[in-house]
Amino acid sequence: MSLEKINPTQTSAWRKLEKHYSEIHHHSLLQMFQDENRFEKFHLKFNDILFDYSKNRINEETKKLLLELAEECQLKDAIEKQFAGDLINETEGRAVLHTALRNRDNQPVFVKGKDVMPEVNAVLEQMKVFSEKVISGKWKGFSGKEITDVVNIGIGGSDLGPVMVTEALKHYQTRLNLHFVSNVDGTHIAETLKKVNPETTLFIIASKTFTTQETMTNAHTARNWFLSSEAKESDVAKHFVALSTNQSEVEKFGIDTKNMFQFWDWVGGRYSLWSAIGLSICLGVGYENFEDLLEGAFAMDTHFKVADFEENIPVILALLGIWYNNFFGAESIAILPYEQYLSRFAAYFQQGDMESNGKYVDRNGKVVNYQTGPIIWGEPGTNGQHAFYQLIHQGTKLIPCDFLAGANSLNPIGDHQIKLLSNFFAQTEALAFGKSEEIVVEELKKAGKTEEEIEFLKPYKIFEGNRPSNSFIYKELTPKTLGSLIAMYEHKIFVQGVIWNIFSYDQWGVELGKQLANQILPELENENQIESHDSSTNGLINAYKEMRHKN
Ligand SMILES: O=P(O)(O)OC[C@H]1O[C@H](O)[C@@H](O)[C@@H](O)[C@@H]1O
Repeated sequence: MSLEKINPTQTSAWRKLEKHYSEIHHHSLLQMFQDENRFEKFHLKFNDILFDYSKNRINEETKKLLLELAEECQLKDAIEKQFAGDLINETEGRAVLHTALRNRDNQPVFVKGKDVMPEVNAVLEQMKVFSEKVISGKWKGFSGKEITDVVNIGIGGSDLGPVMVTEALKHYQTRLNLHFVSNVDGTHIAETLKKVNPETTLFIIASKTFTTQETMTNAHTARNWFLSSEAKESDVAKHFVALSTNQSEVEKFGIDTKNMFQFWDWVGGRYSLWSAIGLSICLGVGYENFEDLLEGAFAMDTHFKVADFEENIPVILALLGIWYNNFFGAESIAILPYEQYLSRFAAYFQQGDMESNGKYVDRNGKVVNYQTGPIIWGEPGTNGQHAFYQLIHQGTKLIPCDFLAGANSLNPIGDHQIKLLSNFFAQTEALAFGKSEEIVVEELKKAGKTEEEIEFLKPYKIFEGNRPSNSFIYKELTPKTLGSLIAMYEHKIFVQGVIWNIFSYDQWGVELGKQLANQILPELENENQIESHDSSTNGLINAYKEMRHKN
């Protein structure tokens, strides 16, 4: 059964929200916080995570209406269908079951009548056995030495998840050095190969389709480099493994299917870190930590499935996003982790969110008349503070922010953590409440400024505030907490896609550029003048041909 296809702007909740917006959009957080119970009303707890959403421009009525919108858009039904393995990715005729990959209670999950759990468990076991062999040193390279370095070759969903998670869990690192090669720019693989030795390097070729140009090009280069050492063709099996859904392409590449880790078409690329694509995570931080990551995600999945919407963290997070995106006209969301280990977290959800919900055609095939997915961006605090926060504080754009921080540092050195957290608390407070004219004047007086100087400086020093943020504090960055946080954002994306009535699990928008690149490639293989494109593209290609070194 497919999902109901409701245009959200046609619901009665949407109309009520529009009216409500016109009544409250100018209300200030300062006024709203006159209510001393505001934090009590607008925060939620989940295991070791606290989610404070009180610094949002909402009141109880806003929340009620947003929840009504979720009901009217039949979110409950949509959640059930996703978890049940319905073919909700309609344009590709596929189920969407990254949740089955971390279904730790092993309840059967059926796709087209077949329980997928036995296969999921078999691949997990294969990943466990393999990663333990490599980490322990039992797996030997062609010259009998232990593996010291692992190079994951993949791009998009076959790269960003493992990159983000292995960085996030670096504290738990095994003895192996991990490297990631994604860009088809030869520099990426060249610089990586400089650091490794063919005798002790394991290459993981990670590609759902096993046809992606960047990945296959890098994989062939790695293979040639490997074979240009002492290694023989028969040694490839000891140094190359594949993570893919496409067995025949893996075979064609010359990787023994014994060394292939399977996943399935119901795992979307940007949701695949929980699948065989997580092999580099297992190698990088150990299988047990990978399993804990799955546990954390499973706990969030269960919460998402069973909690009432008013207490459901991904649902609330999604609804707040819709409030800003569709009523306040906010175009982006900044994800700002006060945790160095989460340095790739925002980049990861750039793909997660923007590839999922960057769509202008709805589930009825019609062009939408409302905004869909936001732009996601961000960097770790406090670096962002010294770079782009100026615009968040005093720019002309409304940028809702998600702040994340661990209460405890995994590297407790001196007073670093309290300094870090003082910034975390200060920023959300400053964004929400700003700095009034009175305080600015008082400060300038204290600094000994003249009346004239005060008049001049005053407007620049006032912060109007009223800039919304969510805060997440968690106890410590464990694999489990990380798993929960990732799953939370995944479900947020899903909820928003349901409400916007778009298909969140395809990515046709990636195709056009790929197709054109394939057409242009042969044109670059000769010195002929090009006239087949528009004048700009012709001009650029011909200029390039002039500039490039001739063989
Ligand atoms: O794993 P693959 O098949 O190499 O795809 C890599 C990436 O390709 C495209 O850019 C998109 O389809 C992404 O969603 C995907 O993650």
